[in-house]
Amino acid sequence: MEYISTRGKVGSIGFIDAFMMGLANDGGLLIPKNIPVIPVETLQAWSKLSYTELVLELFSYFTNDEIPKEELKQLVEASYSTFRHPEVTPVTKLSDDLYLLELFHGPTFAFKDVALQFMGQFYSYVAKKKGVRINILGATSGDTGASAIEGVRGKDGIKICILHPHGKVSKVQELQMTTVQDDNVLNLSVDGNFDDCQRIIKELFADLEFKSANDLAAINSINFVRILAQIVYYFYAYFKVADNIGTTKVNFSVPTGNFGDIFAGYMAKRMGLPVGKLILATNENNILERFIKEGVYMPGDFRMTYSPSMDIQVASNFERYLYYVLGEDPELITKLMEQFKVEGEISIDGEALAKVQAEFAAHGVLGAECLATISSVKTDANYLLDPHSACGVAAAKACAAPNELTVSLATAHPAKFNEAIELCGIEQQYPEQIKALFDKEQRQTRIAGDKDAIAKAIEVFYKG
Ligand SMILES: N[C@@H](CCOP(=O)(O)O)C(=O)O
Repeated sequence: MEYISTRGKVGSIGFIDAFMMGLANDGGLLIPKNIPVIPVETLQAWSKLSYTELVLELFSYFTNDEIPKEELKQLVEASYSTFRHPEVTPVTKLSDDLYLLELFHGPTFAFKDVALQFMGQFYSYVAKKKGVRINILGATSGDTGASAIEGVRGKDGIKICILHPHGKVSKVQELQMTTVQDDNVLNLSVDGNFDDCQRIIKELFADLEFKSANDLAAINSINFVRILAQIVYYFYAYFKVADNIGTTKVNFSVPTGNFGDIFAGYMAKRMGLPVGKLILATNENNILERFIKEGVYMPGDFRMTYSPSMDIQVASNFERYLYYVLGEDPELITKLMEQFKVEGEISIDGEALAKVQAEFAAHGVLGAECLATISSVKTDANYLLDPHSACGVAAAKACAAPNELTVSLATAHPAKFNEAIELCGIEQQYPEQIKALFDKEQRQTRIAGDKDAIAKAIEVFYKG
């Protein structure tokens, strides 16, 4: 498999080079040159595999044997040995036609661990194999940061700097990031919102001189390996709930901010997994819902919500989807992304919009509906959802037709978001690992949302 950029100016590169490049050097996003289609017989064989076996089979279509088989196996096994559930991402039944895919059994209690535990191992492997320094730079609205830090804390040859929006992540998310004392970790608490953090890191990655002088590497879902690792659990969940592998259709409802997780579902569908609807769940920051319903991609006013990880207006991975839905035309994507930068809007209509609407359904879940869903699922099924997962369930209920089988992604553990849970009048028990965070000392640097100030701070950290 070779990798190309959505903007057409990065030639075909290999798997490890794509991993190390992160954001494509032409400012676009890397994607596989072809999407492999998995035959039905292979799907049937895969349905009997354990989670780690499935990872290895699926990765083999993308990694070009650049990592010797036995070494990849060790990396994958080490990555998922940190999960608290033997199935890694188990599926649980909520009602006759609605299932939850529990993605929060990793070390930081959020779905991000599924990819970032692997990426931490993989960065460490590359650092040793190639003898290179790796300086990770990432932006987070709360979950990615903690998970990425956990994946590489204390690892030789790797430093990590994470930008989070000051005061706009949950208390537990903040503690998970800022109580880590390893010297290879820097947390910058940025005045602004997540979109500011993401814009700044993308500008720094796009400055190729700065990128190369500082050996920058990406852990956000601009890095295709994030998407790849997340594709696996769509297959795994499908195998758990489908009666007839290869013919039964299953919808997936996905709480979405940066469009990465649902884009992994889109890739799974393109790879031949019989996915029905991809249901996109947003909160009040509903740029993606408006795009799917009206074809207009234009940021609205930023809102703080009960589901802070989804408080995002400009979704990174949207460019990858746009590339596919508009006929894989890199010149058109370059033009549209330039236009978005200048005018702040992209619109599609006609056939393209019809195509989007055939692939996706969308539902924006406002605060009251989110809390009502947490309460009703707790009462009816004795299951405590976190506010992001509640958006997924609410969207599944709004968009799936009766008798359609739907898997809703439970993306985080409720203990990460007690602010919303206690508003529902529910008292929850924290897992020990989360309880312990409240007694630890925090380390973070408050900084203006200014690219130059941030560039200076990270340069000092990486060179120190
Ligand atoms: N929701 C994310 C935002 C960053 O998204 P990513 O897909 O690029 O990691 C978070 O919790 O940080």
